[in-house]
Amino acid sequence: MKLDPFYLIVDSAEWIARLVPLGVKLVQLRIKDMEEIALRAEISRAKSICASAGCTLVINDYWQLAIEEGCDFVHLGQEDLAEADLSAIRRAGLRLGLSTHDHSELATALDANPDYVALGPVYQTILKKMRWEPQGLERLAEWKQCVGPRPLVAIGGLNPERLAGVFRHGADSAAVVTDIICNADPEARTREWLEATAPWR
Ligand SMILES: Cc1ncc(COP(=O)(O)OP(=O)(O)O)c(N)n1
Ligand SMILES: Cc1nc(C(=O)O)sc1CCOP(=O)(O)O
Ligand SMILES: [Mg+2]
Repeated sequence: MKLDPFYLIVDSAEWIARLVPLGVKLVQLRIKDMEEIALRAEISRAKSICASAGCTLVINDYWQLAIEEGCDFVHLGQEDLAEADLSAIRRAGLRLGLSTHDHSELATALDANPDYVALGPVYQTILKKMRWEPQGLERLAEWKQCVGPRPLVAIGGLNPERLAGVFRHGADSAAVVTDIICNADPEARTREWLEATAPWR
């Protein structure tokens, strides 16, 4: 499976409506703390925008809702994975991306035979407090040797200036939150990302 080199992560369907039509081909809906009815509405709207735009939609965390809403890709962290029903996810035909932050998590992730592995935080992130120091580029290169043919996603502190480094060190896709949504002009920044990732598309 090939992943687009630009992996946008946002926390609402409204962001998806704003940014995906610019040409984004891989987006994650990462919503925290929302009640189920509203969450379902967000997923359903995101799904319909992505279907029209030919963009792959990944649902973070909520694998049961993803199945029920007919989505086809979920991202889970290690705590999410520990509580998830992998057989149900596979039975429903969902593709699965998994987070990793150290060797033990990588071993757990590979046991689950995911469709991609994410490594983070490659650089310091301001989005959330993390237990891990920045992994650095050499760690990405090491992960690339371990994950086999499946794509490797780099996440954490990325911006267009850091892309060449992460791709040179083995990342297949670069995931981003704050560099885009906290930018004064998120649409212009999204276009910069699209252009900066074009050589790897
Ligand atoms: C592409 C990608 N990589 C890592 C994460 C982090 O997932 P997780 O560790 O479950 O943390 P939360 O995002 O749920 O806070 C991700 N979402 N996407
Ligand atoms: C959600 C998330 N997960 C990470 C991990 O390392 O698993 S880093 C991260 C935040 C990514 O946001 P930004 O691009 O703003 O740094
Ligand atoms: Mg999670």
